[in-house]
Amino acid sequence: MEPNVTCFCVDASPFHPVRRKLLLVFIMLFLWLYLFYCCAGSCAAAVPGAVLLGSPSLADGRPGAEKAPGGAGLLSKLLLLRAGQPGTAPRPASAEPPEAEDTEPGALEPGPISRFFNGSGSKKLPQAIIVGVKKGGTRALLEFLRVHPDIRAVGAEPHFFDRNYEKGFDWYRDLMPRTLDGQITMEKTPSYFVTKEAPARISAMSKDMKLIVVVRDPVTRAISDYTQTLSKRPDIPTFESLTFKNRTTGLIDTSWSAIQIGIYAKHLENWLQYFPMSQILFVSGERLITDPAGELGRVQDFLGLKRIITDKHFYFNQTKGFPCLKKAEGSSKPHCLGKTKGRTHPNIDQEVVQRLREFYRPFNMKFYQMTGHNFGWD
Ligand SMILES: Nc1ncnc2c1ncn2[C@@H]1O[C@H](COP(=O)(O)OS(=O)(=O)O)[C@@H](OP(=O)(O)O)[C@H]1O
Repeated sequence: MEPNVTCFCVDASPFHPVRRKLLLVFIMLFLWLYLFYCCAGSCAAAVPGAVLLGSPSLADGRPGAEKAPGGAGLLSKLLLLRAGQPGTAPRPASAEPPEAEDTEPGALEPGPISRFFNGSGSKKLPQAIIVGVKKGGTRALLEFLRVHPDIRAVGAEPHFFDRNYEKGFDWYRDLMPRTLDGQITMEKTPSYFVTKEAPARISAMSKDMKLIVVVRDPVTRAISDYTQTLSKRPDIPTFESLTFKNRTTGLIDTSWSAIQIGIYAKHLENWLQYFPMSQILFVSGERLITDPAGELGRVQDFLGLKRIITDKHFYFNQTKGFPCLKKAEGSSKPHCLGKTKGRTHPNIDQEVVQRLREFYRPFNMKFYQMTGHNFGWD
């Protein structure tokens, strides 16, 4: 019997009109996704820095690395011009846990779009580090800096140059967020400033490293430090008793870290053996509160960045009692630092405060002399 040719062709053909349409839709979808991926990733990285206005060139931080020409590509800017989105890498499980008081919920995780774009670029060692000081206002500075599209920073404190140095540069680099050409990778670990080995280790990694130190009146800083410890261990002795080796003679216990950290001139001497003053920027912790835009202007200049963060980015939150960002990272909502920043300090005996002021005065004078800047703590 003759087969029905017409029927055979219609039933068995892979080009059935419905299938053909479906195939076409799939191909178009695939092509569209591919193009989108290209533009978001590879193309962005390939855009030459020359397109850009006002972006700096900075070395990638690897020993022997050449300075990257030009700034971030226009496309990279557009892609990463997040309304306050940070370039944050989620903290890997292997990282040292951040101090509980120094996490910024909601500020550390990039949004889905940001995560998608984060797939482009590469991880680099930092070119700038906020090295101190503990309780100086380091978290505020980093969170504010992250608003800048040419800055990408790791959210948690890596503690590489003090606690994790033996883990090696690859471990350290892996903590960093991906960056495109011209973007600056940053981290902050305030304990570096008082770590004896830190300057030599950082210098061994990159002699060009830009160092930022947020300093604050050492007496208030010591009380802030104590307040933090007290919040975790409410049974510790009073600030007054910890301050003295011998209260009757008025001998200060300089071995107490809360006191030690504030002797800035002494710590700075160690850094100056490895870095010239021109590579260290001192930010006033006090001015970071009263004039955040002013201090951020100095920092952007120091980093060779266009002044993008201005007073338009801040508002003073009366309830918090501190300046906050008008737009949180990855969202359009305002963002203040968490409850662990801006704690109420306990009342300290004024005589003890006075004695501490006397103790710090010569060190402060020396520090003003070394930095060429009077921070007005006396
Ligand atoms: N904008 C804004 N919001 C909240 N807090 C601010 C801000 N700017 C500076 N500060 C001050 O930052 C102090 C904490 O400093 P750090 O972030 O360096 O602390 S830490 O070392 O990382 O734990 C913290 O110290 P305390 O007030 O003693 O809690 C604040 O005074």
